[in-house]
Amino acid sequence: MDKVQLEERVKELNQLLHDTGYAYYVLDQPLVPDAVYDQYLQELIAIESEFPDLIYPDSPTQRVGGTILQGFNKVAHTYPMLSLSNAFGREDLDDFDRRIRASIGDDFSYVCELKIDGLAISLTYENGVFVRGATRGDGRVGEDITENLKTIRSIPLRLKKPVTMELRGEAYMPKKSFMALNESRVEQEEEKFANPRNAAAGSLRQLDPKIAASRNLAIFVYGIGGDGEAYQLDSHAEALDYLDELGFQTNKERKTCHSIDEVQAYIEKWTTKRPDLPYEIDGIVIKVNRYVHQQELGFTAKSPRWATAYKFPAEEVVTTLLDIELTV
Ligand SMILES: NC(=O)c1cc2c(=O)c3cc(F)ccc3oc2nc1N
Repeated sequence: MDKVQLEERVKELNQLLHDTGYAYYVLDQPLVPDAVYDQYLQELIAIESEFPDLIYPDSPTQRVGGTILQGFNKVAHTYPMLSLSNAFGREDLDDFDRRIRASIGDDFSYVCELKIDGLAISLTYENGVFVRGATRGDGRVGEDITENLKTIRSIPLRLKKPVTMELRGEAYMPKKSFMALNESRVEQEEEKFANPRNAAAGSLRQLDPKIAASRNLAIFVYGIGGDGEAYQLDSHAEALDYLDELGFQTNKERKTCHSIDEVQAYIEKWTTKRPDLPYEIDGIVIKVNRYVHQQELGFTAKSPRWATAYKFPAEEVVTTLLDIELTV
């Protein structure tokens, strides 16, 4: 092939790998067998190694960087990453609901989401290309962990539309990956991680992206920085559907609720179903749906007034009497 034909083939392979990667990692519906995916990847790696000028920054071959970082740069979030207030029972939920109604009246809806027990992350895209990812940090400044986040296959390196936006998401380690990781750590005589959240945090703090890439991390995106008006979005529910269209992994268990009773029913449903989920959740996030209402409700110094997190009761640790040396 001459250079022009090579350039065409590289473009074609990039598109093929993006589309098959999206189907496999985001939709969980493989378009081609793994062997075919690997064949495309190997062909692209071969051309790129011979013609480095044909390497696109968002080429799938760039997901796992080569260099080991010396440390993480600090990065300021365009929109502060705040934290959620907590609700521990029905009374707290009723108080939350009463405060909302007192402020915006009765004509509104909630969106309920599973509260993924991972690490809050911000993702920045410029003209549809993934340019930076960071931890929450203190809410205003986080650590730049772009290289590690690139290794998460469900984070698109290029979006289906050339939009510029800053997103919020929760990076997590699926339960199965957590169990396998701890088994291998025991074999290597290394200390086990206490829970998937710590394992995900530890993995994203690795200075060597190859280690992060080996940890099978995943992410659910759950919000757009700012109030969405730049994308002509009227509500949070619409924003999540828009993120699906752009090629992101959002959590599909979300539900629009029209009363706190419906919210309570959603909480009870997922309190029961929680053990069957392939990832850890530590509660349910409840958000007022329409952006105009969120703007009216505003924020306290550290939390949005338009959202709260119902937290599951901490699982009491049952210490069997047999474990306790009875000192008489
Ligand atoms: N862990 C989560 O699954 C999750 C977390 C948050 C937040 O932390 C959060 C913090 C805010 F200030 C505003 C909205 C939020 O929405 C959120 N939505 C979620 N689904």
